[in-house]
Amino acid sequence: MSDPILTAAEMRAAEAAVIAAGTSVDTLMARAGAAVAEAAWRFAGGCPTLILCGPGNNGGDGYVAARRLRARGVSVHVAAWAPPRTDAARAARAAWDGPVVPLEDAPAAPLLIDALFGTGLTRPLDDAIAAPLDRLAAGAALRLAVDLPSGVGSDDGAVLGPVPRFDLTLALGSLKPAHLLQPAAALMGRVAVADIGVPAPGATMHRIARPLLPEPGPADHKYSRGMVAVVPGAMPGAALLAAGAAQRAGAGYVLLADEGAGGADALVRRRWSPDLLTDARIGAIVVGPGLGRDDDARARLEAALAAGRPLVLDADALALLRDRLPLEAPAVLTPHEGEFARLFGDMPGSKIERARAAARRAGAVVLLKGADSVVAAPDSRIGIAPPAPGWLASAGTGDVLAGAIGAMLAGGLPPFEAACAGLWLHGDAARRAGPALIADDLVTHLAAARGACA
Ligand SMILES: NC(=O)C1=CN([C@@H]2O[C@H](COP(=O)(O)OP(=O)(O)OC[C@H]3O[C@@H](n4cnc5c(N)ncnc54)[C@H](OP(=O)(O)O)[C@@H]3O)[C@@H](O)[C@H]2O)[C@@H](O)CC1
Ligand SMILES: [K+]
Repeated sequence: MSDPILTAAEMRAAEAAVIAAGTSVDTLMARAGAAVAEAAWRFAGGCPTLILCGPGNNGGDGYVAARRLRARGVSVHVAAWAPPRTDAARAARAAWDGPVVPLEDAPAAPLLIDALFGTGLTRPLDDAIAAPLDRLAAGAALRLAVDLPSGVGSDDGAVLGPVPRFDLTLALGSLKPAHLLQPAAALMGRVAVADIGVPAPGATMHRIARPLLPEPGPADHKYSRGMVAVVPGAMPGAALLAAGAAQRAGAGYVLLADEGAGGADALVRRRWSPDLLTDARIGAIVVGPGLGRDDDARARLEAALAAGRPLVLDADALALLRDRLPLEAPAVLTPHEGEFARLFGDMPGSKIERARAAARRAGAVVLLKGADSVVAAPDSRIGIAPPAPGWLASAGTGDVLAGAIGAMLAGGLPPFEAACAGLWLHGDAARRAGPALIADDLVTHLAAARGACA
């Protein structure tokens, strides 16, 4: 894990701690504005620039950036929505010796820098702000957002009105949830983080990074690398995908509890019996892909729950789980939004809050899938996946994810780390597989993704 993610309140607390330790807010703003100017210079090569400044410290960053860019010889215009309302922003405004025009009168420029609102946005933009922002964004060749595009909810990734698309978003100090949560994340373009000297010790949320996974050593054997048992059901293809994914994600031994055909020769196949799951060498059981929802499926799920081994519960298993929460065995649940709603009902709050509440209720790790997958642990830790290719929206990719997580669990990772690692492998395999991928391609590319984690 790396790259902490902070809510607006956590960011303010981190900032307050740095200020209490002797760094002034003006110094932080000077760093933030300098980082914006540097990013603009590198990104747009000194082309004529219009900077939009709001009334808070986001606007203050904009005034600092204006001064810095002009000092480099860039043609800079500044437009303001309202006069600065904080001391630091007033000081930054006073240090800018160029003109400031009202937002509605601003002429478009090739580079637009949006420093209207950042983490202090409290409500949707009214039309007097949204309309000129839209016009000026449309008239620019490149758009850079300071901390966040104005109009997105920092904590929940909501888009509070018509927010233009940006090419680059410079997150100040730390990532915020909106940088990764949809729909806001889709508007940000490339996201970069500027270090402004505000550490975030004890952050509970992180962007999921490439995991460091051990290579097999001379003392390893197939069982020490991890044995995964996959419980099949009515649709054998789904279980085959999960089993193949567990193999290619690095499990040493994969057992598919089904005598049928298909899959690699290295896949061990046995006729289903609940006793198969009592093998003490099993490090993880994957149940749900293609399971079905009839009495037989229920019996298989019960056998998996009774085995006391770490579990990955996906797809149909989630539909049968409602009366079985909280779980006793260590487990990762991998619902998409529909499965989540059926299992946990209508929950209020952001995707992060819902996943967290569900993990607490389930006594298990919940990986809420989507274009912005969120992993929540019962102890409140959160991992959010970096953006993954939209081509993953394809049949069977969830089965592959379940198998990859199974391999991570069987390899010895605790459930939260296993879910995050499996998710990273899945996204990386998708990037490698490329456009129009099918789930089978993901299985193939998991091996290279796994190899990148040494
Ligand atoms: N954290 C750090 O370490 C550092 C943070 N820094 C920077 O500070 C930023 C946060 O600054 P901030 O708290 O002053 O909030 P900001 O986003 O500028 O807006 C607040 C103002 O907007 C107003 N307002 C809100 N919504 C509105 C709406 N819809 N329409 C109209 N008005 C609206 C609101 O007024 P009110 O809600 O009271 O009416 C208030 O006046 C952060 O994103 C980063 O860029 C760096 O400078 C240094 C280090
Ligand atoms: K902004």
